[in-house]
Formats: sequence, structure tokens, C-alpha cells
Amino acid sequence: MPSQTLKVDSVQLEFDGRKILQDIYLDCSTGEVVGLLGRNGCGKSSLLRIIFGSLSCGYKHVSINGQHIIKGYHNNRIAYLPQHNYLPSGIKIQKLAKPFIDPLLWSDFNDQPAYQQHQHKTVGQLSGGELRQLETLMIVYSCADFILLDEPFTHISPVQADDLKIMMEKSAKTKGIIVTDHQYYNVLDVSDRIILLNNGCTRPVKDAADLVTYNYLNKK
Ligand SMILES: Nc1ncnc2c1ncn2[C@@H]1O[C@H](COP(=O)(O)OP(=O)(O)OP(=O)(O)O)[C@@H](O)[C@H]1O
Repeated sequence: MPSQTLKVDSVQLEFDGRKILQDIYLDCSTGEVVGLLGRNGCGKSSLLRIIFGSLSCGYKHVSINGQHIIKGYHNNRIAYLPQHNYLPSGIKIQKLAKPFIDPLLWSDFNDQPAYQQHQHKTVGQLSGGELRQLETLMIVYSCADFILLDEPFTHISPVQADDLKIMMEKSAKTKGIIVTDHQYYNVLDVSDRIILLNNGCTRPVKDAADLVTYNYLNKK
């Protein structure tokens, strides 16, 4: 499949007159994982929601291969794992998963231990980490060309985080992934490039020293 590129720029977001996002440029091509880092409240979730199309803002320009995208979720172009749980309770995982998963990826998804173990349970019968793992799996294996992951590592154990990174690298052979999480070491580990969100602006990050310069990490 030919490479595709998602581009996001000129985003203007304010809440109650307070500027949250103002000088944004972010791109992601199929075949790569882009990590988005930033301090609490700097606007990472808002930016992902704007790209996905679930948060309105003053202005934005989102495109895929030059084609303007108004709502990223239309036609399954972009899938989004929100920071908080999104699956409805009371319905079996198996029933929820079927319409979600890319039919071409079904057999791979079906082989995942988390799905094998929990497919007959409902959301309410899962632990917080089990649910998070399944929610992330379902987004990574969805039909979308671009995947936005908001804190996929936060509630899962180190072993499961390692499994998720392997799965993301595999998925990024054909999809583009943008991931944000405060477990920055996992984000650094899995990402091809890092973008820092700071004072409403995006900045490319070359290495961990840049993260110190921009006051994201403390100097050791
Ligand atoms: N609906 C809203 N109304 C007013 N302010 C909001 C609203 N949603 C978010 N904010 C504010 O916008 C800022 C950015 O929020 P956002 O959730 O995007 O940050 P974040 O970088 O994802 O933070 P965290 O890392 O803590 O999850 C925060 O200061 C937050 O308080």
C-alpha cells in the first residue's frame, strides 16, 4: 500500500480565554510511530481529540496526503484510544470486538492472549489493566490507517507494556501511530521520532538532552 501522511497544523485552541494550543505542527506517516510528550495539562489529549474530530477548536488544518480532513473518525481514517475507558459495560468483549477489528487482521487479533482469555467476559468482569489492554488492542487492530493512543501504558504492567510495544511496532509497518504517555521511557522506546508539546507549541526532540533543555525531564 502506498505511504500516507497525516499532517496537523495551525491549531488554535482556547478554554475560557486561555490559549492551550497555538503553534502546532505534527506529521506522521504510515510506517512510523511518533511519540508526543508534554507536562500535565499542556494539551496532549486535546490535540489528539482535535485530530480525531471529537473536540472542536477555533481553527485547525488536518490532512491525509494533502486531502483536508474535517472529522478524522469518518470512514475509519483515524482511530483514537481516549485517556479514559471507552467500551460500554454489560456487553461481552467478543461482541464488541467483531465490528471493530480490521477483517484482514482478525486472525492475528484472535491469537492475542488478552483476547483469548477475556473474550467471553463483559467489561465489568475485567480488572482495570485487563480492560485497558483490550481497549488498546482493539484500536491498534482497527481498520484505521492512523492510530492515536492516549496513555496506553498507564494501567498495564511492565511485561504487558513490552508486549504492547511489540504489537505497535508490528502495526506501524502499515499504519501511522501517534502515542502519548507519562511513561516517557516506553514512549521513547517505541517511537521513531519524538515531539514535545510545550507552552502550546510543538517542538521536535532530538534526544533525551532536549527533554532536559525544555524542562520536561530534570537534569540528573
Ligand atoms: N472542557 C474543558 N474546559 C476547560 N478547560 C479544559 C477543558 N478540557 C481541558 N481543559 C484544560 O486544557 C488544558 C489541556 O488539557 P489536556 O487534557 O489536553 O492536557 P494533557 O496534556 O492531556 O494533560 P494530562 O497529561 O494531565 O492528561 C488543561 O489545562 C485542562 O485543564
